[in-house]
Amino acid sequence: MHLQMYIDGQWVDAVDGQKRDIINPYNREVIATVAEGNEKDAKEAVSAARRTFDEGTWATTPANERGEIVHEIGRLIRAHREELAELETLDTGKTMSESLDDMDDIANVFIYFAGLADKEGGELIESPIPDSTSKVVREPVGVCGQITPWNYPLLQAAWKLAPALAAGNTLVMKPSEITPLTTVKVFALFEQAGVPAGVANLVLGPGHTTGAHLSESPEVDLISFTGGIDTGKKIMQAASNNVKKLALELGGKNPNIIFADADFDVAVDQALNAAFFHAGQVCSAGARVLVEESMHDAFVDALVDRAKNIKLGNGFSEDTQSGPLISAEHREKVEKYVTIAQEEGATLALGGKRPEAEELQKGFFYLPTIFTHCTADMRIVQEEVFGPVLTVETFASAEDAVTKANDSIYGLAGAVFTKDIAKAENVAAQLRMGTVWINDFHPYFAQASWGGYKQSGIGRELGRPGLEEYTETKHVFRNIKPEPLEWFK
Ligand SMILES: NC(=O)c1ccc[n+]([C@@H]2O[C@H](COP(=O)([O-])OP(=O)(O)OC[C@H]3O[C@@H](n4cnc5c(N)ncnc54)[C@H](O)[C@@H]3O)[C@@H](O)[C@H]2O)c1
Ligand SMILES: C[N+](C)(C)CC=O
Repeated sequence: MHLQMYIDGQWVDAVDGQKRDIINPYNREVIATVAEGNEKDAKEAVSAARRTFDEGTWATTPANERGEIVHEIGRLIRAHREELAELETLDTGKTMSESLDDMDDIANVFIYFAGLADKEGGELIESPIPDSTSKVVREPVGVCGQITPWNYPLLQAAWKLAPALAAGNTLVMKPSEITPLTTVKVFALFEQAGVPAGVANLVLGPGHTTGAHLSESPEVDLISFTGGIDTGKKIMQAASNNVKKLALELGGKNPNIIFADADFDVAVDQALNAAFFHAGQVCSAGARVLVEESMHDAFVDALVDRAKNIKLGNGFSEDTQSGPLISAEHREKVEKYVTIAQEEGATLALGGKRPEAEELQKGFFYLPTIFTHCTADMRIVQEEVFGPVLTVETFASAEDAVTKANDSIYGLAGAVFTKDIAKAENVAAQLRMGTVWINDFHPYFAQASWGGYKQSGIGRELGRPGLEEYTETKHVFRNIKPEPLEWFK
């Protein structure tokens, strides 16, 4: 399989003819080659998006018609659910059931934003000036650069593509260079759904060339990025070039607060899912458990007992519960953090190494790992590992739990488990995070906004704010009885 970029309605190889092998992280086999672009390709894609936006046809297409096209994309994704899920599993190693769930979420995101397309038209304002009218209208921002990570390749792309199209923008998408397959396939569905040439452009290649061009280019009006905090900072700097609008969805180190009065089985089950789902390669992973002192030993025993049985394997096998890490490089990063944790004095209660099973030797597998006796000042507690590594700390009171949970540069998500709902709501109100779950972990859906406080990001995706991000507001004031001012006579 060889996949190309999509620029100005044409499928093209890279200007310099470069290609990249795409690797299955389960067995290191080459599953596809893709065109490997650089700044030149990104420049062409941006020019096509700029010209198309400035021609005005897409922005002035009636919003309900744009909505119909976006709806059709959602319908086509549902129709190609299995094929897209298989590609996602091949590319990321995640289980088929995770990929199928992702495809359902992705289709829902397109259908949701399709429905919003003609419902954010603006508002009439009661003008305080006699004989005048005042209205605030919403318009597309213009050309949007969109950059996505490897952990949820198509899902993170959908959160950007659907609202940008619904709001009448043109765009250039750059997926992670290591997981582009589903995004390329969806651009073929865009064509089928009737997205006009030049409206949605796809460039493939490394971040420091293609992505950097999108961030710097004065022809781009908005840059929307999902990825790591260090890259986010570079993009923010580059975006200052032309003061472009900026949306950042960055990392997290998400606390999971377990009170002693929580339903024990539910809390254990959810804590495992929070930390080890998708091998912990989730921005909102509950990698930091805070458990009430009196419950600590029983809770840790249960976590270790269950986590050691998590079945690692091929994402296509029905009994696999967790796939590999994404790459050799990423596994080394996880291993580095395990060493750091041990040097910091955390106690290794489980894992801390690669699995020994023969069938797992080709892939980038790492065992579910649990550290106890952790404290908030440790790097293993403060920094995002983005792997199957869970730290456990204790707390003495609700106030102590909130203080520790908020002691972080991040503010993406967190959870609280207790049967005392008043206590849960009180804690939730004090957590400085974009999402707080009560007696659950991980739910997200198209209707509710997603994003981070503090250094977890800027702006929101999904929900109405996810569409507003892709619009500018304009106040149009009209004097109904214009008369000379006779001021400077
Ligand atoms: N907040 C969220 O909703 C959310 C969701 C998913 C992932 N993430 C975060 O993503 C990170 C993991 O993803 P990753 O390793 O792919 O992140 P990354 O920052 O390494 O890469 C993300 C994207 O940025 C591109 N990029 C790299 N350098 C660039 C540059 N100088 N200029 C422009 N683009 C550049 C990459 O090519 C890739 O497409 C984690 O930190 C995770 O928390 C956040
Ligand atoms: C935003 N989410 C949870 C879908 C993926 C984060 O990595």
